[in-house]
Amino acid sequence: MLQFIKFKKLYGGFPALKIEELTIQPGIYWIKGVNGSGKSTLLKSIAGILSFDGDIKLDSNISIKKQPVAYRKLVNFAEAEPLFPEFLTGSEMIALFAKAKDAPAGQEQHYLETMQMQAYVNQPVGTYSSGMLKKLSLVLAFLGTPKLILLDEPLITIDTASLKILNGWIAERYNQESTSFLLSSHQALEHNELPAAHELLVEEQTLKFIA
Ligand SMILES: Nc1ncnc2c1ncn2[C@@H]1O[C@H](COP(=O)(O)OP(=O)(O)OP(=O)(O)O)[C@@H](O)[C@H]1O
Repeated sequence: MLQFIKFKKLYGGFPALKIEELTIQPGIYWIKGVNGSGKSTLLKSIAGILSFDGDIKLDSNISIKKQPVAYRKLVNFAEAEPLFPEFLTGSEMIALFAKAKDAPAGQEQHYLETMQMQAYVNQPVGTYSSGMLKKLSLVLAFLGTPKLILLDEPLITIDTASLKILNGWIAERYNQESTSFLLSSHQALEHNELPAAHELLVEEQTLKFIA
């Protein structure tokens, strides 16, 4: 599903992450690692937000470097601490992302209803709490028909009830559309209820499978 080829990310000459050759099969994966190990760097690189050396390919033939638009239509990303223009409403952000991702009409309704966001989705984002903002960023990440959804620290700022709903969204998309997920967390995952979730570890500036 995802292939790293001579991947290297430097920050000002300092090597933050290096993955010589690695293939990740379709599935749901938790990416673990201590603070500063490189989880966000990894996800932002896969999302196409950070530049890096080497290549990343989706489904063995869609290269982030050679087919940048096609690749980005198929890979969605929710940041750990999302920031959106404060004057836009949640609905306006959804309309923007739905257009960019060719989302089916009305796709967002299921997510807004299950997460009970209708009461504030038409308010400017500047009025949102951090949890409300996080939920909006999660809805945006589920728009369209991505092959891969990247969620950076999805557990932070959302309450336990919302976490259960998010787990339901992930299981639904995985079971119905075979969407793969990479989720990061530096916390212990005892409340992880996702079926068949594998684990990857970012350590010593590289990415490894956890046996
Ligand atoms: N813009 C940047 N400029 C320079 N160094 C950076 C930059 N962003 C990250 N780093 C460095 O890269 C390394 C990995 O950072 P990253 O944010 O990817 O870690 P993380 O595993 O997501 O951390 P956390 O769990 O604290 O969110 C750290 O040593 C960090 O200091």
